[in-house]
Amino acid sequence: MIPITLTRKPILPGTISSLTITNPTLIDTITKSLEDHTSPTYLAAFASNEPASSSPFNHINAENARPFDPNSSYVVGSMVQVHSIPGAVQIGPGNVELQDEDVEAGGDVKELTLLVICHRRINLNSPNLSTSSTTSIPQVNVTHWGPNKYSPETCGDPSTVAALTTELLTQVRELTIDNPAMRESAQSFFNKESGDKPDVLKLCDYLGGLVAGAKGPDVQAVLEAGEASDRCEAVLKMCAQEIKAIEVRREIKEKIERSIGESNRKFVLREMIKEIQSELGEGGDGKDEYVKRGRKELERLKGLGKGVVGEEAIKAMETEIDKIASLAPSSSEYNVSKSYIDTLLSLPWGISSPENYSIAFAQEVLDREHYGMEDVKSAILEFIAVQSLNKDKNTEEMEDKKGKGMGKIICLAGPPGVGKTSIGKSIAESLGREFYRFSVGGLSDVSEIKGHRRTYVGAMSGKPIQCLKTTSVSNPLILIDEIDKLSSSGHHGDPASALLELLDPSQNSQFRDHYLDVPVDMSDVLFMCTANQLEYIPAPLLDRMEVVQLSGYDVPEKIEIAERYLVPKAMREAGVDNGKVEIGEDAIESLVRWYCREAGVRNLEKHIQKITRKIALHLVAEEGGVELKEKDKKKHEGYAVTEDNLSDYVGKPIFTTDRLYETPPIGTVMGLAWSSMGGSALYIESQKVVKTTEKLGEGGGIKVTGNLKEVMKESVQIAHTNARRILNAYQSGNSFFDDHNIHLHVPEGATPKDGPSAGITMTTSLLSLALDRPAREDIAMTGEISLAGLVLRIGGVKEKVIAARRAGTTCLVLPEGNMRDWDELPDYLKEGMEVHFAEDYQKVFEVAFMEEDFLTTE
Ligand SMILES: Nc1ncnc2c1ncn2[C@@H]1O[C@H](COP(=O)(O)OP(=O)(O)OP(=O)(O)O)[C@@H](O)[C@H]1O
Repeated sequence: MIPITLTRKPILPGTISSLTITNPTLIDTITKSLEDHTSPTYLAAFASNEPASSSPFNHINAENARPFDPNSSYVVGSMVQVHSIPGAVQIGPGNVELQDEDVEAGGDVKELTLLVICHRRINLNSPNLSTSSTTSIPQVNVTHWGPNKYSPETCGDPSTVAALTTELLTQVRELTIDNPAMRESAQSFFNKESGDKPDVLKLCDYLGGLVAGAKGPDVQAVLEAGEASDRCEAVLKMCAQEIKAIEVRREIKEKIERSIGESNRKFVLREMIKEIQSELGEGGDGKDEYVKRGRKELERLKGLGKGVVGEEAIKAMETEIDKIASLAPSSSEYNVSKSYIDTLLSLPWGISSPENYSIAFAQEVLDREHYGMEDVKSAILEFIAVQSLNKDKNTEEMEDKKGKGMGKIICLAGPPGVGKTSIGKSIAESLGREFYRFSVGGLSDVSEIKGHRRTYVGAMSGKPIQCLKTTSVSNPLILIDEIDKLSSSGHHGDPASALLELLDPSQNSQFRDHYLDVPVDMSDVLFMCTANQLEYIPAPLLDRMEVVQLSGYDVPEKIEIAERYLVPKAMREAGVDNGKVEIGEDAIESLVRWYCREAGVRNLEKHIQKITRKIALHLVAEEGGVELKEKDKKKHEGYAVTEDNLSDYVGKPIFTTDRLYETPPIGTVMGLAWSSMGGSALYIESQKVVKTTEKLGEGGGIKVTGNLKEVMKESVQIAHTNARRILNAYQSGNSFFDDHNIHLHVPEGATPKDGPSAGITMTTSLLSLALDRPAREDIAMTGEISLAGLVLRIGGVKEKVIAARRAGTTCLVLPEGNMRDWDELPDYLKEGMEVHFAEDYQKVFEVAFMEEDFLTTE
């Protein structure tokens, strides 16, 4: 038996292994033994007890057997028989003849690979080794172990062994689950070992050989274990380690497969996108195609002629397109440049909508949707007339003016709901221009108008440029809504100044948006603004505007608007315009008088819509035979809305009367107020404050209530001073104001009030108190009073007259400065009204107290 030292791990009985030998002496010895064809060649294989190299590539190293070295080998080994040499011809029982390629030119074999079958365990007996006569390979003396077969006498407790056997079988299943080759090998092992449960000792050895990743010392432990239970434990330990390693390998494999799967998926999707893009003519990753298209578009713009696209714009586009050509599509800069170019290219350079020069058409459009508003309509017709007369002139001066707006910006000012915004839309239609509206109410950021600088993340252009993009024409009508609500907090610049640049005809042909940073011609755009209160429009802006004041509507006007526009529109929208439904004039008048008193018609429109919706519900319920709830049920026959059944649709009236007193008491006079919501009657009440220990000459104070703001409070003081002076002039001995403290109140204390226009009313109220005489009971008055007693002009005459008529007044005192406003009022408002114009307070006194030339009375 030729002894060898196995460099990796021991060979277990019952297993077949391959051995590779490179040591020439050992090769020589084995070859010689193999050439002796009479008996098989046996080897005594002892594993090396030196620690194996930790290199993971160790097993790639060819040699796994070398000449026997007793000092570095375990004493328990195995007897193996050389079965065959792969690639060699089998000659005798286990012996072979070498092929030429295994033999070097000089006749020496360089590497020998043997297939060996392990028969049994052996122990190394003699430490003294004798060397054979022919080779330097030492001979060894060994003891063979008994048969590798289980017997209860020698192998311990059978129940423990049975349990261990079951466990081993489980391990075999685990180990072979993912490995078909191993499963096949296990199958043939079990076929050979007849019976359900194979011999436990053989099973241990088989499993020990099956575990590919087992370490040398662990296999040696199996080899040295004689007891069945010891051997089982050693094998189970090996199996447990192997199963753990298999799990780790499986996890890694799954992870790799998943990541490969994901990247494969992405790759396939990208390829598909490319394919779709090329089908759509967008090509490749889009960049080349984009650059090509950009350049083509640029050439087109250059060809539009001088002045259509500014030089700066052309240069900026060229630079950006060149830049984009050198950038990766995935870079953030690429996208920034792309959206910049897109914005520039999407502007309507040289494109404008054909304008309408027909006055007849414009008139028809304007009248179709809006009642009244004559001032606005005339301004538009004048504009069209000027445009039409100049359209064919080609002089330089006209070239400059052609299509450049109206010179001034029209600003529609008036209370809410009088149709400012909606007439804007009709104006655009009548002029044949696109309409774009944006509200600047509460706007405090200048970038909303001028855009952000391109250095900001998510930067974009301002509203005017967006308007050009959206409308795709360079001559739209832009309505800037709520210009009086522009915020001036100034954290982000001053939006009013930006608007100034935009609206100024001498500047806006070179409007420079921060985002685009190239001049854009906005001079073809027609700007209009709307506002509720002119006082709040920044002065420089107001200076550039032509204000068209729209006053609120009175009762007849509202009825007309409702009948001609709002009712038909609401019926159309609700789908009840089938001829069956009718909203009577008395119902509309009732709505206007007792439900909707504000200056505009928005609230009236809402009420009418409420009625038509309810009728729609009744119609549908009736058709479908549905029983409605009590609240929604129709309480009358047919579908005619009248004054009597109006409350079924819109509930009880909100207003009853404006008149607080049929006959105002002493110290109470009716004034007239006006706000953006319209006009209203406003009583001024005065009372003397009675003190328990009243002493003459200790008064003179005045207490004010009624939620009055600064200007109105000052007005009280002025009125008090005037009343003292006038009383003194009228009745020089009357010391009423010196003797009494006075309380002046303006009812409806919850509503804040401001403005100087109640000056003459307050004075009259105080004088009525002092003279202990009531003012004329049917009088209402409005006017500011100066310290010297002059009566100054006030605003909102129309609204105030409407309110006065509503409150049943027949005598009106107005400042002389408002005579023109009165003259312009429609006749039906003036009818039956006795009006007096006062230049100073004397006139007011004469009318209120029905006293001719009062200063000469005493
Ligand atoms: N003279 C009118 N003729 C026909 N309809 C009108 C008239 N005035 C107002 N309306 C209608 O009243 C409604 C409200 O008008 P719009 O929204 O234009 O008011 P506004 O003056 O712009 O109000 P705000 O100041 O609150 O913006 C619209 O449906 C409009 O059609």
